[in-house]
Parts: sequence; C-alpha cells; structure tokens
Amino acid sequence: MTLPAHADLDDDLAAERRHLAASRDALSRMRGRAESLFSSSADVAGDSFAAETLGRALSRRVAELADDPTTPLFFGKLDVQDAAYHIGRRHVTDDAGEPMVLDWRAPLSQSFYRASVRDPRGVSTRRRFGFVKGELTSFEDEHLDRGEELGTSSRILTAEIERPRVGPMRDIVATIQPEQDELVRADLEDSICVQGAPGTGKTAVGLHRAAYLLYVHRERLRRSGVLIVGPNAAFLSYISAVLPALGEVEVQQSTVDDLVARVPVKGSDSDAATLLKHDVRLAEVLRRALWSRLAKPTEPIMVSDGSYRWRIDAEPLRRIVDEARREDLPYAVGRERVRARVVGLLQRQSEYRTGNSPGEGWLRRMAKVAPVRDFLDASWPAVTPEALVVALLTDAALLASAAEGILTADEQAALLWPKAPKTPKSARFSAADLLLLDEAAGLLEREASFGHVVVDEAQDLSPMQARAIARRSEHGSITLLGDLAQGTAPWAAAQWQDTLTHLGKPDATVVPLTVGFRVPAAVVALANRLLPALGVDVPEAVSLRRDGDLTVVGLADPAELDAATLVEVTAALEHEGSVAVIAADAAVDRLRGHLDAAGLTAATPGDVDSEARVTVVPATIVKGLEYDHVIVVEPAEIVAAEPRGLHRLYVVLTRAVSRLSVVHSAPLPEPLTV
Ligand SMILES: Nc1ncnc2c1ncn2[C@@H]1O[C@H](COP(=O)(O)OP(=O)(O)OP(=O)(O)O)[C@@H](O)[C@H]1O
Repeated sequence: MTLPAHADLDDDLAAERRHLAASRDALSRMRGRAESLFSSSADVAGDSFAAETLGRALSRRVAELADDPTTPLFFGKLDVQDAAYHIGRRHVTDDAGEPMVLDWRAPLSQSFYRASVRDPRGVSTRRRFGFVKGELTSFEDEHLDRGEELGTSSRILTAEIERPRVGPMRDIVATIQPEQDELVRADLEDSICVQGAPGTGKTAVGLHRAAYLLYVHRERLRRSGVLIVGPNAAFLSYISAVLPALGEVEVQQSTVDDLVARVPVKGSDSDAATLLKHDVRLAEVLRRALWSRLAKPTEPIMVSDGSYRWRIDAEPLRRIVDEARREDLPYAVGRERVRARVVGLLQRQSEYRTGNSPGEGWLRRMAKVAPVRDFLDASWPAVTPEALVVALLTDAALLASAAEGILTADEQAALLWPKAPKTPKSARFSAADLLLLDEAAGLLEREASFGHVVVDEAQDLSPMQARAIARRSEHGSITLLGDLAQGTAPWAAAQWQDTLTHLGKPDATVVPLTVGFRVPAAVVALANRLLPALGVDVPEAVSLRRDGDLTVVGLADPAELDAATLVEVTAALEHEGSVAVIAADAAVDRLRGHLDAAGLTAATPGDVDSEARVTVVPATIVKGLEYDHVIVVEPAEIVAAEPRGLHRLYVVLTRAVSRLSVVHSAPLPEPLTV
C-alpha cells in the first residue's frame, strides 16, 4: 500500500470530514421534510383511514431517517472511473436529489464488499474510514488498480473486530466480508442454510440479509412481512437493535414458542411425552385423527324453503364428500366447499323447478338451514385445534386407531392424559402441546406465509417446530443459520438435510462459514478439543483473532469456587468491555448472591439497558450471546446438568471475545484434558 504524503493525507481527511458534515445536514433536512409532511398528513388525506395509512408511512419514514450521531453516516468510498461514491447506512441526497451517500444495499455498493485485484469491478480505489464515536479519524486506501489489496489484514477491519463489546449487538455493514456478502445478497427466491462455527457471523449475516431483502423487495416484503426466529427472549433483545440501526423498523422477531402460542401454557409433560410431541410422527397421527372424523353420508337431505321441498339423496352427497376429500384442501376449507356444493345442488333444483335463479339471500339461508347443518355435522364435522388435540390425548381408542403402525402401545400410553378436561378450552396445555395445536390449526386452515423467514440457532429445531415455521414460510424463502456442534436440544439435528426437509425446503444449499470473528485462536483451540466428542461432521473455525487470553484456575476445594470467581471478575473489570460469569443453571443464584455480597450487582442476560458491566448467565440461555471477558465456572457441572452437556459446554466456551477464564474444582471434562 502506498502512503500519500502527510499534507495530502490531512487535506484528504479534511475534505472527507466536510463531506460528512454536509451529508449530516442533508439528512437532517430530509428528516425535517418528512416530519413536516407527517404533521400535515391529517390535513391532506381525504378520510381518516387514508390519514392513518399515510401517517403510518410517514412516521416510519421519519424513524428511518433518524441520524445516530455515534455511528458514521458513511464508512467507505469507491472511486469508479471519474466518480466517487460514499457508502453508508442509508441513502442521503442533497436538495437537488443528487446522491451524497449511497445505501450499502444499492447495486453499486456491492463493489465495496466484493471488488478485488482479480476482479476490480471498475473500482480503482477503495477507501475505508476509521471513526471514533461518529467522528471521522482516519482512512485506509486500497488502490486495486495498482494491485493493492488488504483483505482481512485491514487495520480498520481488525479494529472493528477487536473493539470491546458493550450493550446489544451492532451491525457490521462497514466490514461485511466477501463470503458473507454473497449470502447477504442472495436472491429472495433462494433458501439457504448456513453452517458456521461459533462467531463466524451467522447471526450478523441473517440480519443483514433481512435488511438487504427489504431494500430490494420493499413493497412485496412489506406486505408479506419478514420474520426473525431466535432461541429465547434474551437473544432477541440482544439482536433487537441491529435492524432498526439499519433503518428497518418493521421486522417481526419471535421465538418458536411465541410463534405457536395460541393459548397460555398451563400444563407440563413427562420427558417421554415431550419428545413424542416434538416428533414428526405426531404430525401424521394428528392428520389421521382429524380425517377419521369424516363419515359417509347415509341419509338424504330434505329441505323446505317455505314454498317448495327439496331433496338430495345420500348418493350424490357421498360423491360431494369424496370429491372434496380428494382435493386435499385444509379440513375447514373442505367443509365449506362441501356446504357450497350442497347449496349448489339445491340451487339447480330450484332453477329447474321455478325457472328462476334464487337470490343471494336464499343461498345464504340454504347454507345454514338445519338439514344442511346436520348433514355437515354428521359427515364433515366442524372442529377446533383444541378439540382435536384434546380428543387425541384423552380418547385412547381414537389415539390407538390414529397411531396404528406409527406409535407403540407404550408411546401411546405416554401421551394419554390421566383425566379429560371439562371442555377443550379449559384444558391445561403444555408447551409441547402448543406444537400439536399449531399442527392441528395448520391442518384446518392455511397459515399466512411470510415473504422471508430467518431462523437462527436452527440446529435446535425439532421436526414439529420446523413444521410450524414451514407453515409460515410456505410461499416465501428462508435463511437457516446454525451450527450442528452447538445442538443442545434432545432433538438437535445431526445433519441439515432432515431439518430442511421438515421446513419444506429440501433443496436449499448448505453453505459453510469458517472464518471466526469473535473467539480468539487460543480459546477456539480449547473449545475445538470437544468437537470429536460431539458426533457431528462440521468444519472447524479458523479464528481471525490472534489476541486474547486463556486462563484455567484449578482449585482443590469446591468451597473456593465462589471466591475464585470473584477474583476473576474483579480482574476482568480492570479491562474495558463486558464481563460474563457463565455457570450451570443451578449455580447461578449462588454466584449472583456471592457477587452481590461483595458489592457487585450483576445484570441478567437480555437486560441490554443495564448499567452493570457484569452479567451472570445460566449456561442454557447463553447461546448466540457474546462478552469480552467470560468466566466459566465448573465445566463439569455444566456437562452433568443435561444429556447433551458437552455440546452445551462447547457453546459456553465459545462466548468470549477477548479473554476466557475457566474456574474449576472438579476435574475438567475429559475431552478438555487431552
Ligand atoms: N464481517 C464482520 N466484521 C466485523 N465483525 C463481524 C463480522 N462478522 C461477524 N462479526 C462479529 O463477530 C461476532 C460474532 O458474530 P455472530 O454473533 O453473528 O456469529 P454467529 O456465527 O452467529 O455465532 P454463534 O454460533 O455463537 O451464534 C459479532 O460480534 C459480530 O458482530
């Protein structure tokens, strides 16, 4: 890289700062215009509905144009032929509508992420800016036309990756890497599955992909919606600021549990029942139980409309039911189809007899008369998801016939409730029952489909959870993000193909990410010792980070654990950045109490606004999170706490951005000691 003379550098920097100041002014004028439109929207819109719609659009626009003074408006510049383009978080135009900053998602901006010496895409110079709290402080040029390319040795990239973490997750628009960019900008039609070791940027890629797709397919995706699914509330709040920072304020973020929460959870299950309810075989059992409700019509329908009597024989009724069944419609839709065809037959008889077409009112009345209703209730009875699930879990004979050849007698016994509720509505459903209810609802009626769904930590999806997501992405595409080595659920996937099939996207490509941006090499090396014991075939991560520290504190006496943890926490607080104590769930309260007694009030994960620098995190909810300094307390206890404890430990050990301390009194789990 050639360094320009000092004076030129200073001139350049001064010019860039002027451009930044001018862009900030321009953005503030754009926002001012949007605000004044917003405040007058009630006067210009014709009616209250239009005013509301317009008002919503404009207030969204105002929110999108918010300027965060602590983040730079642009982070890069491209010289392409004779023109220069600044690349930033959103478009900024001057009063004449000329671009001052290009949105990072614009087609031209792609070159910022992808241009290389081998494929310069017309770019002669790429400039990256260094910022401190929104102030432009430096830049770094790559003259691609002179064969200069920094790749991952860029000083600005390194600084960004090594920057201490505080608060919630931040966007990575300034430093998206070429292999990440390919995923971010994949076509809306493409469903992709990203297998990546811890800290390779899967979450970051998923969120940026959502923002990118919303930019390119704004209208379409605003109508159908974009959904982000994450493992728990703490994780969702950790990532919640990323999309708004990119100007996207309308993306729904949810856990799978919340997605299917049609009734409150009041009951619980045995482990065996839980496993079964997450098992894909239950989908078929439910399907059979539902359709077994159909009964062949044996009686004719006789209807009188006041003037005439009509009759439909059992035979044509049987035909109607059989035909509708063959059409493979959702159950409730099929029922309405049958009703409409019966009314159609009555209508034809009426036309034949009277020579006139009956009116709308007559048709509506016929659809509801008692004989038609009775016929439907007998041969295609109405049912709610609650009623179907309760029937299946309380009626041994129904379960036996629906599960024949699918579930063993023991499995059926594990599912049956000891006592039937008074009514389906009063049933005490468990968390796993919600999946059955959702499956049942999907058999009855089609779910509205999102345009795109991003699923994070997807290795933990059970088949039935995957099906719940499939129903919500039937007409859209998905981005599946995960790491088979981090699978901790009892049903965690051993290979992606099964999950993709349950998601209804068997043809999605599985793309690996292997460059680690979080965990320092020394810590990765420790965690990787667990990999052979995890029973999955995944590529190891290669850490970009050479810095970082690993300390192992072995104690003779378990009574010293808390005090030793406090010593590590106190030492960690000497450094900048966040500190987490991660321990087996059962040890969390004890450790928190000990820190508290020493005057250190720790935050809980998910409390992103907390002032506290130390967070005590139960091992079971630390997935997806990261902290500068992590103190892992008693790994053996974390492993012993659950069947897939080694996988959990792998997750726990890979949360550290800079430093990891392991404090233990029990022997370290075997794979770590080799
Ligand atoms: N291109 C990049 N530039 C700068 N930072 C990056 C880049 N890619 C990822 N990071 C950072 O690396 C860290 C890890 O990223 P992320 O959480 O997305 O990884 P992950 O693969 O989802 O990890 P896990 O498997 O543990 O959930 C984050 O702090 C993220 O901001």
